[in-house]
Amino acid sequence: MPTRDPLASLYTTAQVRAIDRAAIDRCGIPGFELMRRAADAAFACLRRRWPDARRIGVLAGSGNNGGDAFLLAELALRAGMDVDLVALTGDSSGDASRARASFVEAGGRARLAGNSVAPVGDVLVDGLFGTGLKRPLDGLAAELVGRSAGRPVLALDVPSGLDADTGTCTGACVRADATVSFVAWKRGLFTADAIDQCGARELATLDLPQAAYEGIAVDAELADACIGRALPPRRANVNKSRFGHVLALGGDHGYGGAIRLTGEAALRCGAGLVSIATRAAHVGAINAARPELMARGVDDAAALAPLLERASVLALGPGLGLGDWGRRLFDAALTSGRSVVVDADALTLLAEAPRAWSADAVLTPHPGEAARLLGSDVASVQRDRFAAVRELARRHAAVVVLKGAGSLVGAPDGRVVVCPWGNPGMASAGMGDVLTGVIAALLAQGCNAWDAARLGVALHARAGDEAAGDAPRGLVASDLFVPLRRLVNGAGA
Ligand SMILES: NC(=O)C1=CN([C@@H]2O[C@H](COP(=O)(O)OP(=O)(O)OC[C@H]3O[C@@H](n4cnc5c(N)ncnc54)[C@H](O)[C@@H]3O)[C@@H](O)[C@H]2O)[C@@H](O)CC1
Ligand SMILES: Nc1ncnc2c1ncn2[C@@H]1O[C@H](COP(=O)(O)OP(=O)(O)O)[C@@H](O)[C@H]1O
Ligand SMILES: [K+]
Repeated sequence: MPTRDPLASLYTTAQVRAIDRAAIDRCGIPGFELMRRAADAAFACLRRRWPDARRIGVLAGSGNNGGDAFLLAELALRAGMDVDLVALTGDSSGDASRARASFVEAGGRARLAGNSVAPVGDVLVDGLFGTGLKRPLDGLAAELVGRSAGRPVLALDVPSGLDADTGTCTGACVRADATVSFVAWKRGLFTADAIDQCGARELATLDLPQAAYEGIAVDAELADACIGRALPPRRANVNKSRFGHVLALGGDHGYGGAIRLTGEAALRCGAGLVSIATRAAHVGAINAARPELMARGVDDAAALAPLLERASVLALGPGLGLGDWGRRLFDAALTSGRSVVVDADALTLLAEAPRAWSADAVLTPHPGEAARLLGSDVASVQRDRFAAVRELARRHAAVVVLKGAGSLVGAPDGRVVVCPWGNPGMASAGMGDVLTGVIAALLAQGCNAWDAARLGVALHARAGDEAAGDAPRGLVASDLFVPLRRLVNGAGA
C-alpha cells in the first residue's frame, strides 16, 4: 500500500471526523488532549505570523471549534497578552465546556456576543465554527463576522462560514489572513470561495499516530509540485519525431489567436512538431508570428485527412466556433482515433452528443462549459465542484479538468487532484487555450491522460503565478510561455 503523504491528502469533513474518532477511540488520545494540541499549534502559528501582537480578540462558538479558541485564549493570557474573548453563547458543549472552564480558571473573562459587541485586538482569532457548520451563518454569528472585518484574522481549522467540503460560502464568512487546519486537510480549503477566505494555509497534524488514519479513505490529493519528474531528462541522441506531433484544430473566422496560443503552448512544453488546422485566412499571420508552427488552411474539410493521419495528439476546440466548419472538424477529429484534448467550443458540441473514446481523452471545461455538459447551471457546478468533476469524468469516461480558482482534475474511477496554484490574473482571455496546448504536449511526449492533465494543470497554474508575480492585473496568456518552458524542464521542483 503506498504511504499517505499527509500534506498532499485531502479529506471530506466526514472523513476527518472519522480520523478524530479513531484517534480518540482506537489510539486512546482524549478529545480534550486533541483540543489542547490544536490550541498549541494555532497559538504558535499566531506568534510566528504576528510576533508583535499584544492584544488578541477571540471569537468562540459553542462547539469544539470554540473549545480550541478558549484554550488558545488561555495560552495567550498565560503569555501575558490582553485577551478579549467574545463567546457566541453562554455555555459550551462537551470538551469545549471544559476548555471554557479552564480559560476562566486562568483568569479569563468571556464577554457574551450581543448587539454591537465586537472583539478588540491587534489580531482576531476565529473559533466560531469549524467542521460542524451545518447551515449558512445568520443572526448574531453573521453580525459578529461582519463587525470583525478589516482586521488581521487567524482562523481555527476553517474560516467560519466556509463549507469545508465544497469550499463555498453561501452566507457571511470570515475572511482570514491565515488558517491553521487540524488533523488533516479538509478538501474544501483549496477551491472556489476558499481561495479568498482562507489566506495562507497551515496544517497541524497534532502528532496523531499513523494508526488514526488507517482504513479511512483519502477523498482527493493536492497536485504534485514536482512537474519536472513527469518527463525524463532528454537523451542527447534523439530527434523531433520522438516527442510527438500535436495537431491543434480551431480558429474559425475572428478567432485565429486562440488556436495559435494552443499551438505555441504545445511547442513551449516540448512537443516535437506542432501543426495547426485552421481557416486559410489565418495561415499567413500564424506563420509570420510563429514560423515554427505548421499552419494549414482547412476551409475545405477534405484537406484535414492527411493532417489527422500524421498527428499523434489532437488539441481540439479553441476558437472552433459552432458553425458547419467547426462541426466538420469536430466530427473528423473525434473519428480519427487519436488522443485528444477537448476544449472550448468542442465541449459545447460534445454536450450536444456525447462520444465514446478510442484513445486518451482529456476534457477541459470551465464552469460554464461544465454546466452545459451536465445540463445544469454554473451556480450548481460551483456549489460542489468535486461532485461536478466526478460526474463529468464518469459520464464522459474521460479525464476532466474543471477549471477556475482551485482547478480540479477528475478521472472516471473517482480520483480527484486539486491544483493549489493559479491567480486571478489568469482570468483573462486565452489562458484556457494555453492550457489545452500544455496538456496536448504532455500527451505527445508519452504521458497518459491522467498524468498529462494533472501535471499540465499544475504546470500552467505555476507558470501563471511566476508570470504574474505580485501584479496579476494585466497578465496575458502568452506571458506564460517563458515560465512554462522553465518549469517543464524541471525548474522550481
Ligand atoms: N474532537 C476532535 O476530534 C477535535 C476537534 N477539533 C475542533 O472541533 C471542530 C469541530 O467541532 P464541532 O463538531 O463541535 O463543530 P463546530 O464547533 O464547528 O460547530 C458546532 C456547533 O455549531 C452549531 N452550528 C453549526 N452551524 C451553525 C450555524 N450556521 N449557525 C449557528 N450554529 C451553528 C452546531 O449545531 C453545533 O452546536 C473542528 O473544526 C476543530 O476546530 C479540534 O479541537 C481537533 C480535535
Ligand atoms: N481566479 C483564477 N484563479 C486561478 N486560475 C484561474 C483563475 N481564473 C482563471 N484561471 C485559469 O485560467 C484558465 C482560463 O481558462 P478559460 O476560462 O477557458 O479561458 P479562455 O477561454 O479565455 O482561454 C483556466 O486554466 C483557469 O483555471
Ligand atoms: K473557525
